[in-house]
Parts: sequence; structure tokens; C-alpha cells
Amino acid sequence: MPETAEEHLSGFVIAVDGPSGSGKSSVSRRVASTLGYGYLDTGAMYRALTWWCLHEGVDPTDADAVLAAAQRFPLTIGTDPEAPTVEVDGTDVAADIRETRISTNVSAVAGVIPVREILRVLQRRLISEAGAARGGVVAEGRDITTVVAPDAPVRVLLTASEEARLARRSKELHGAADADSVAATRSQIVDRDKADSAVTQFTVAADGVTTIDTSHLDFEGSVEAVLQVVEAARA
Ligand SMILES: Nc1ncnc2c1ncn2[C@@H]1O[C@H](COP(=O)(O)OP(=O)(O)O)[C@@H](O)[C@H]1O
Ligand SMILES: Nc1ccn([C@H]2C[C@H](O)[C@@H](COP(=O)(O)OP(=O)(O)O)O2)c(=O)n1
Repeated sequence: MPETAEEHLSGFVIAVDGPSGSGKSSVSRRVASTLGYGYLDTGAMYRALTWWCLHEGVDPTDADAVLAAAQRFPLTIGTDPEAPTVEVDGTDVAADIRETRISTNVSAVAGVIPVREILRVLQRRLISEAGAARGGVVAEGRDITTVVAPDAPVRVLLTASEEARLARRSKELHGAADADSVAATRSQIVDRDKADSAVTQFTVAADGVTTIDTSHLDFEGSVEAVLQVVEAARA
């Protein structure tokens, strides 16, 4: 958590964290669009930085080189939940950052602590700008409830069993959740979560954070559960 006092975030901030496949991105985006709020996918920022490293010939495991790349990272990210955009140096990378070559390298990039500090400052600015423009913002990732926006009035940890998360991501990536597809997805979910756990705490809710287990909910049910937490916070 930042030690120095920081400027208060503008707008009503809803912070959502969780492991891979818990539904953070899809649920947060729908919640934002239902409320007319902005939407910030912080995972897309780490993915875009990984894209930039590979594009610049930087080895993602070379922490010093990754930090240097982060210091000259020409990112533009749009926070409209109806059409989120991710551009690096004028190139639309929204599709490219979902490729396996990014998924397998992103944890190394996200594990560089001074890089996280650079992105945290940028994330707080984007949250404030979107919050000011739309009255509120839903920001999702791994450390939003704990580090980026611990001051948010709504903080949610979305969880789901490993089985449910594997099945969802397998369907997304391979169009099926049969044994082979699930096995092929495992490293993208289980190994990445393990690596990410070294720098962020997203498996247990921090004090004041509401846990929503989506294992037995469908997508609409997950959205409704988050909206209920928002309503309760406003009541
Ligand atoms: N109950 C549920 N809650 C959220 N997403 C679900 C649910 N059931 C199935 N899904 C699907 O699982 C996927 C979740 O992916 P995503 O939102 O990208 O998760 P994350 O951002 O946590 O990795 C989406 O394709 C979504 O439609
Ligand atoms: N606030 C965040 C968000 C993402 N990250 C890292 C950890 C993740 O492996 C990558 C990609 O995040 P993303 O949310 O796109 O991951 P999923 O594929 O949805 O599981 O970025 C992070 O360290 N801190």
C-alpha cells in the first residue's frame, strides 16, 4: 500500500480482483455498462506492456530492461465498457495481447516491482479520469482492492473453483471443456496464478473486501451479485 497520502480518486470506484477465469473482465465490463460507468482492465495494461517488450526485443525475464521499457511505454487505453481499446504507440493491440505468447510472458513482466509502481500511478490516473467523466468506474485486476484503489467504496474479490475456472477458459480458448482442452488450458490458469501470487494477493479477501464465489453462478448471476454489493454500499 502506498505510504504517502495520495489524491482522492474521483467518482464512485468499484474495485474487482480475482484469479484467472473467475469472471473479472466479463463481469466488471457488464457491471460498468449497466451503471453507465467507465471500465478499466488493468490486466490488459500488463499484457500491453508485455507486447511492447516483445515488440522492442526486450527479454521479459530481464527486470532492468523491462523497467526501462515501462518507462517509455506509449500506452493509450480506452475506458468505455461498450468498446474498450488498447493501443501501443498507435497500434491497436487489443487482439494481440490475448495471444499465448503474451499469456506465457506476462507474469514475468508483472513481477517487476518498480514496473508495478509505474502502472499503479497510471491506473489511479485512468480511474480518476474515467470516474470524473462518467460518475464512476469499475477497475479490475489482481491488486485493485489492496494496492491500486484500497480506498474504493466497493471492493469485491471474485472467486471460483479451479475446476470452474479451467472449464470457462477452456471453452473460451478451445470452444470446449473436454479433458484434452482443459489439460491444454491448465498452465495458462494454474501456473500463471501461482506466478502472479508472488506479487499480488488475490486468493483471499483483504479486510473490508466482499468475496463472491461464482463457481455455481451463471454469468448473469455473477453480474447480479456484484450489483447487489454496489446497492448495499450505496444504501
Ligand atoms: N458465473 C460466471 N461468471 C463469470 N463468467 C462466467 C461465468 N460462467 C461462465 N463465464 C464465462 O467465463 C469467462 C470468464 O472470463 P473472464 O471474464 O475473462 O475472466 P477473468 O477476467 O477473471 O480471467 C467468460 O467467457 C464468461 O462468459
Ligand atoms: N492488477 C493486475 C492485473 C493483472 N496483473 C497481471 C497478472 C496476470 O497474469 C496478467 C494478465 O491479467 P489478466 O487480467 O488479463 O489475466 P486473465 O487472463 O484474465 O487471467 O497481468 C497484475 O499483476 N496485476
